[in-house]
Amino acid sequence: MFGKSTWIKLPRNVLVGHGVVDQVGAAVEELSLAGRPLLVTSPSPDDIAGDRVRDQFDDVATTTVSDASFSAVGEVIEAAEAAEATFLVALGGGKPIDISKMAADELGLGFVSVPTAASHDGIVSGRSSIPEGDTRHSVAADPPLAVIADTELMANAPWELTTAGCADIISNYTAVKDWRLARRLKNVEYSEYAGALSEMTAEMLVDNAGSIKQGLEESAWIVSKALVSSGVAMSIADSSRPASGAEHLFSHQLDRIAPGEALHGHQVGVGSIMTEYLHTGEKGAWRDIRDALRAIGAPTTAAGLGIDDETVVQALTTAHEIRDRYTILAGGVSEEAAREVASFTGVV
Ligand SMILES: NC(=O)C1=CN([C@@H]2O[C@H](COP(=O)(O)OP(=O)(O)OC[C@H]3O[C@@H](n4cnc5c(N)ncnc54)[C@H](O)[C@@H]3O)[C@@H](O)[C@H]2O)C=CC1
Ligand SMILES: O=C(CO)COP(=O)(O)O
Ligand SMILES: [Zn+2]
Repeated sequence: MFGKSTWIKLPRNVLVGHGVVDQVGAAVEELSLAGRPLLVTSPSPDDIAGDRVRDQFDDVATTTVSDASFSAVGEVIEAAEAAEATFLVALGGGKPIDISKMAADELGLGFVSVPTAASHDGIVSGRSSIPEGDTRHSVAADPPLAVIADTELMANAPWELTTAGCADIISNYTAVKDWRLARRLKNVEYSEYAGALSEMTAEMLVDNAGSIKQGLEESAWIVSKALVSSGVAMSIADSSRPASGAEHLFSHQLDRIAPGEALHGHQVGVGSIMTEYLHTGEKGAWRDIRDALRAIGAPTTAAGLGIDDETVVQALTTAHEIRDRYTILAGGVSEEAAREVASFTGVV
């Protein structure tokens, strides 16, 4: 008898477009969410759009977070309880959205995701990415009930946030390669559908790279759609595997040893150049990845990340220690091999 089952959790409403931040109240009403929201944000997004969101509610509390951590999740839970909030609204980049996702899940409340930057593909996903000590957890949590991605807001955000989002998507190529490798070597569960969706998302972004330009609101539209699609791939897989392979381990390790130096998306992009080289060698597709990143103006070198060469080599040799996720890095690359890949690809 066929006994397999799956449960795919996805947002109910996704609004993408010019000025949709003014429809948060309408989206909440459509979801029949009643009572008092807690707005979870960080300082810049709060300055930029906090009042526009608050103005749509009669009664709303606000809390700001500064980092993605388990203690920040605890603080948001306390703030929600103190405010007697009945649902959460996350406004900002990846960090407030990840924290709200976990806090809402633990509180058993719904939450709405209002990204102010097209900088990462966690805007829709049913996962939160949270560092803890020497490791980094990919925590399952219910995805947002609604995603409200205002292309005008995103287009006015610093351009590097958009190029970071593009690089997070381009890194799907190597993430899926790592996932397939893990299926072949470790019998890791693999979803053809999620893998294909993730690759197609990267392909569509690269095909549209010519329209991704600073000052063009259409760029925010193209990138937001790709971020939604990549997040859906993660939800289908019930894992971040479709969008997070060895290039993400490299980035997570950089976050530990060089915190705050570069954006998540930019780090994974540079990581992807090197892990593609490890997958397919000198004549492989690493140049295509580098060229795609160049085309949208994302960094392709250690200097472009503002990180010194030695730190990049150190992150590459130790990235496999971050979590138990089988990738092309397997049990680790030697320092010599790391220097070779980083210098051959022009990263250092
Ligand atoms: N849960 C998931 O599936 C995923 C989670 N992530 C996580 O998301 C985080 C990375 O996301 P980021 O957005 O780069 O981090 P972030 O939330 O720290 O945002 C980066 C910076 O941009 C600022 N910002 C946001 N919108 C702005 C605007 N409109 N104007 C001016 N400044 C603005 C923020 O205040 C912050 O200083 C990482 O923690 C990463 O691990 C990334 C991908 C997927
Ligand atoms: O950043 C992610 C996908 O883009 C997911 O992060 P994790 O590597 O923590 O699962
Ligand atoms: Zn990512």
